[in-house]
Amino acid sequence: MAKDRPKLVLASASPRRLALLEQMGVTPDQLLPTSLDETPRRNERPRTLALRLAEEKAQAAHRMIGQDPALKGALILAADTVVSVGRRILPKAETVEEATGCLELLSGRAHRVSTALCLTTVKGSFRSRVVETRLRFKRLSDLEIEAYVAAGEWRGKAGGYAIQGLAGCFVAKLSGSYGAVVGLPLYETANLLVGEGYPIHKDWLARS
Ligand SMILES: Cc1cn([C@H]2C[C@H](O)[C@@H](COP(=O)(O)OP(=O)(O)OP(=O)(O)O)O2)c(=O)[nH]c1=O
Repeated sequence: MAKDRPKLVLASASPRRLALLEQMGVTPDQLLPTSLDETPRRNERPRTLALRLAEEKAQAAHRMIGQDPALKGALILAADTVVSVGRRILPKAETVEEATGCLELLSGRAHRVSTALCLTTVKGSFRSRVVETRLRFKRLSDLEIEAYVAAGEWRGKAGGYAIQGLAGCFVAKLSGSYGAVVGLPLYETANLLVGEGYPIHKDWLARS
């Protein structure tokens, strides 16, 4: 592990985000889940919502860390993923009805996944990015929707599906970042970290 790098706090409860960071060879020094009201504002666009929530999560973690001397100089990374069809924002499915409604809407249609990142320094300055990925699902039969919903992988997922699981079979086309759909775009995350003085490649060298 490189000693000349700042500490990193991942402001997330998502095991997928942690796994994607670890795929990049990055292990956060601390996990700090935040809990926010994620209700979209009236007429809020999907990418604006994702950006606002990623920034709010980073700011909430920043407040929680406060003056903790152990995290002096730490970077705080937060993200948010929003699924939309046109300007319609789909919920993070929590019920069978919501999941079924999402899948009926996504069936045979193009949709968009907007994932925003926010990297904050303890001093409070921050940098953000939004990555948009376009997808098209195959037309789903009633049986496919019923079986997918019964399998339960949709719970807590934006748009009522998880591409990294069974729903990968529904994706006829993807243009953008697979990682961003799962929760963290690797290319943009690496760029933000390196740009803020977190040299991820030095840890790769230490693996040899
Ligand atoms: C579309 C899609 C979303 N998701 C997940 C990513 C996110 O975890 C979740 C969207 O909700 P988010 O609010 O972005 O994230 P979260 O509440 O799970 O975690 P945290 O805010 O603590 O970081 O949906 C998948 O895992 N696979 C997919 O294919």
